[in-house]
Amino acid sequence: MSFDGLVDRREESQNGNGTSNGVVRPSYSDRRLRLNPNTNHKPESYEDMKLEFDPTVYSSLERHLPPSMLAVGREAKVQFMKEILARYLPEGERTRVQRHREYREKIMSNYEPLHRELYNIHPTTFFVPSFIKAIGDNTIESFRSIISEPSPGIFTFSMLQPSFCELLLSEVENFEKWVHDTKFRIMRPNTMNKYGAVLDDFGLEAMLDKLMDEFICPMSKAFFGEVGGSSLDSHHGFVVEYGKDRDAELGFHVDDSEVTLNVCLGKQFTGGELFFRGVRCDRHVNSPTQPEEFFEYSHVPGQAVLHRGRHRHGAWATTSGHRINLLLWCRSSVFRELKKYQKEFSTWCGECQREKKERQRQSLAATKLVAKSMQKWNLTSSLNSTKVTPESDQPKAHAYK
Ligand SMILES: O=C(O)CCC(=O)C(=O)O
Ligand SMILES: [Fe+2]
Repeated sequence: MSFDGLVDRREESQNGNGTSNGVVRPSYSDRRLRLNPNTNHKPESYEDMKLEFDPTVYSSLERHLPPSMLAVGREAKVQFMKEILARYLPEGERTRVQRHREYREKIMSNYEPLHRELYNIHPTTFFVPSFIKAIGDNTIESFRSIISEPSPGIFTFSMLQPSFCELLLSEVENFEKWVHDTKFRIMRPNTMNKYGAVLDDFGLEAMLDKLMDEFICPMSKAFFGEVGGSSLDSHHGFVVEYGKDRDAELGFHVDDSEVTLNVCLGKQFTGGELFFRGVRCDRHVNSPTQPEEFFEYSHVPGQAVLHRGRHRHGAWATTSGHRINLLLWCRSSVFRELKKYQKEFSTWCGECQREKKERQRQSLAATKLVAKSMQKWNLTSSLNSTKVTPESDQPKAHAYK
């Protein structure tokens, strides 16, 4: 993460010696956070303090403090870190996070999980052997050996054991029954789904975090490194449900993720194909689709699709039966932070690339036109000059003939 944007620049304009309102504060250069943590420094414990964020956030951030701040007391450090965090997470967002935390706590203290074995990763019972082997080998060749790339940037592979899919479906059903029986008002996975559930909200967050860290990160590092795939550090995990009495289809959209894992859990259904329409940056999200960008994929239970969040897509109507998919939106805070400072076009956006190629084509065409007319001019002028210029003093243009 670039911490530059978090540094208080107001100090600079106040005065040169770093004092304001009589309070001595470190000078501007001293207030810069260190990009790399000081691993030799032993941070304070903040467990006993009533703070807005988890105490470990402060302990971790302390290692990034400027050297001059490491020597000050705990209260001063906390104050300094509070100011930074306040600017990083605005008031409205902090309230939202707090409310969500309380919402989760309410669920977790009342919902009784049905299959406790789901709440920790057990690779051999969760995943098919080919997937475990490829991840264990951790090479591009091993990934390629189990993956198909039916369209650029869309990777499909066999991932989940049928017994795991059944167990997860039964846990989701149990959760939904609890929601129904207790009349608990749950939050749906996103603004586009009226059905489905957020797995992170009822205790599966740690398991999914591990799934992302140990099983998805190696692949996304290999295939989506330039769009944050090598620095995934948070996720949003949920299931979506389609069919009778559920959502029918999912409209055209981009995900709030750098990399999305979408695995079909079952059950039996027809329709529900995923359709893709090319990768786009914010600026071009509504631009037309090029013929080569159209792609459709039919879901198969246990089979995963891995794609960029910015790869525009949607799902056609599930025409019969019941389809449930597991979604893991994987995010990279580093990539998002860096993107704020990006001024140039995005190398990964199909439309940016098309525009760049078009600009190159036009400038090449213009150059050719100029060269052609120059040649013509040179030819003519040389002919002319041949007529008028004495042989001893011929213009350079003759050399081009
Ligand atoms: O229904 C699907 O398979 C697609 C779901 C999806 O794209 C999403 O929830 O973001
Ligand atoms: Fe999506």
